[in-house]
Amino acid sequence: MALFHVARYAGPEASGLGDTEAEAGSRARVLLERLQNRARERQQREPKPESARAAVEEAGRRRRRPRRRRGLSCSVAQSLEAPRTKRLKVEDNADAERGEEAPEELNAGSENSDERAPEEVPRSTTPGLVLGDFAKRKTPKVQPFLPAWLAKPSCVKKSVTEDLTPIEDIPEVHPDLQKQLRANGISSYFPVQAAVIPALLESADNGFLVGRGGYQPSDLCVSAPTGSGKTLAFVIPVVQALLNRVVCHIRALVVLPTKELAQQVSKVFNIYTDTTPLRVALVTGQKSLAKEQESLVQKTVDGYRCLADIVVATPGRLVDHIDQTPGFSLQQLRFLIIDEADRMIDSMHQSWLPRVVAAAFYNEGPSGSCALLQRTQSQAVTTASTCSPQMPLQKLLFSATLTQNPEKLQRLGLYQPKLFSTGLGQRGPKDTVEVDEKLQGKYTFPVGLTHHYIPCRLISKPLIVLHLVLGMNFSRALCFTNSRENSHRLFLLAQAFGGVSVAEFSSRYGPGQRKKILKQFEQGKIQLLISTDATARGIDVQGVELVINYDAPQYLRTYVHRVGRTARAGKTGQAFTLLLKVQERKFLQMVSEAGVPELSCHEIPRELLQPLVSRYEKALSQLEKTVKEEQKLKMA
Ligand SMILES: Nc1ncnc2c1ncn2[C@@H]1O[C@H](COP(=O)(O)OP(=O)(O)OP(=O)(O)O)[C@@H](O)[C@H]1O
Repeated sequence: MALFHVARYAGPEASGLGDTEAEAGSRARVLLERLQNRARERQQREPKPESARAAVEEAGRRRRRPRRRRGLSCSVAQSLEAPRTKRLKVEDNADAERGEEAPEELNAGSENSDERAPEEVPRSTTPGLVLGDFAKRKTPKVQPFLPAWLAKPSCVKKSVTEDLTPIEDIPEVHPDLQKQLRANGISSYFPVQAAVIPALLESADNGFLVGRGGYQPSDLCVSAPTGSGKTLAFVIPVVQALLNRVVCHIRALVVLPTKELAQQVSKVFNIYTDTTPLRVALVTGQKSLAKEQESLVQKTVDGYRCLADIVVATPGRLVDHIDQTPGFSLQQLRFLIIDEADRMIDSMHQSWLPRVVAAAFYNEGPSGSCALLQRTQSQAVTTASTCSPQMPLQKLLFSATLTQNPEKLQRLGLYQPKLFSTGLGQRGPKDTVEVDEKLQGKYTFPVGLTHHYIPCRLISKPLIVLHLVLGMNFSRALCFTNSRENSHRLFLLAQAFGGVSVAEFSSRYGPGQRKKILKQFEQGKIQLLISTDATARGIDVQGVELVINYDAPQYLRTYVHRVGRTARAGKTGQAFTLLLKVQERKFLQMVSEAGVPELSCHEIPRELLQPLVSRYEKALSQLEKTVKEEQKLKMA
């Protein structure tokens, strides 16, 4: 007897499962007989020889038809597909800038799929073949299935002018910090702050140990419009959580994509730690490695002493310190804040996050009193794992365009994450998401922002910029181009035109010069700042009334961040995008996806530009000379 029963599909003729060999033989005979009978019957039914050829031809035609049809359909489908495939490729390349597009790629794949269930393949009842029939059929779009935490965020109100919470209404915030807030002109919390600050303070209730019930606090993701006060939403609770620390260790690490942003955030931390013993270090590569090391650690007779509680860093320089700074330890890290999180996810190829996590969890064996607070990277919550108190590492993500792609977010290794969001364009299945019909765009924009586009020709673009700045009398305008060459030429042209204090901001300049330019812009010494996307994210300059997209942004996220440099903190602002005829359709479609409330077409009549033309032509010839001189200098 066989030890194991192997079940095989024996066809409908199978008589039972425990056949003997004899039974199997007889079954084969029966089968053979049946087949022979069928063949005989078919021969009898066979038509006469003269009609046989016609029948064979007819059968052949019948057989060929679907094949031909399939071939034709494929080629038709391919021709329709071609631009779509191209579009998907472009999106792939653009992934670095638009991570949130991935779910759509999945949809597109299913939408285009040629692999239909047989019953879905349209069968033409007419003798003729209808070309393109295939492509016309609309298949339902597959909705991405989002994890519950992404599909059902805690909704944060949007308006920073109406939905304010007075400072005294959140008594959990330390009185000293409340005092500091008032001293800095803040009397109410913006909605994102009123939602996130109490949540973070609650999760830090147990000091540096795990929270209520022995559970590690959830990681938080925050998606709120530009200029809605996300910085203070993490600065206040982090400072408060560290207020009672005894020994100085790096307990909070903020990672940002650019030096300028890191500088800006460290400035805010400095304001709120000013009257506390907490120390903030800025690690961006603006100073030499040795200088930065001096601000981070001090060598003592028995090892190294940490000099910073809060480190604000750019990823590259952070990894340099993990590798090269003796005594630089993240083992007591309690908060890892990733600002501009979607952009930081794009830079994950630098593998800075695994390095930070490895440094935070690395244990060199039991080491005295600190062993109590050392953590292990436990995978599951078990009775044993909750027995010894551990210090949690909580990740906090902030962005105005936080990706909803679970695969991308997964790379961050979030622990039971919670999402706070003002964006109600959640794109999960309708039965799991409360969709606000009025706000179905991908992103939310500041309420005070007005969006316009200006149809124009390539040649008149610089003239329009000058007209907007001079003619409409904006005191501070930020103008974005897509490359540093474009920025430089436009700058030279505006300078040659005269009548406007202009500067450029791009990687042509070193960090020191860039800092100076931003300061002058902030002080109002520069009226028009022409910039690459280096200032598109996070930069908070008060009083910017106008954003001009000289070059149309290629991606939605770029648009959101660029225009977000104005209308910040409840102020009003205008955004103008200059569009060539060929760019109009794509741009308008992109912006409508974004959920821009209203985009008006702002035509500029020739007569308005005419008075500037003669001066502009002189400026153009001056530009030509300057460019030639610059080229000569470069060659020399
Ligand atoms: N409660 C408040 N009351 C008044 N002003 C505030 C308040 N909170 C923040 N601000 C101000 O709002 C401005 C924008 O804040 P912040 O830079 O934090 O915005 P953000 O949401 O991080 O924007 P972005 O997404 O562009 O980085 C800052 O100048 C800040 O000082």
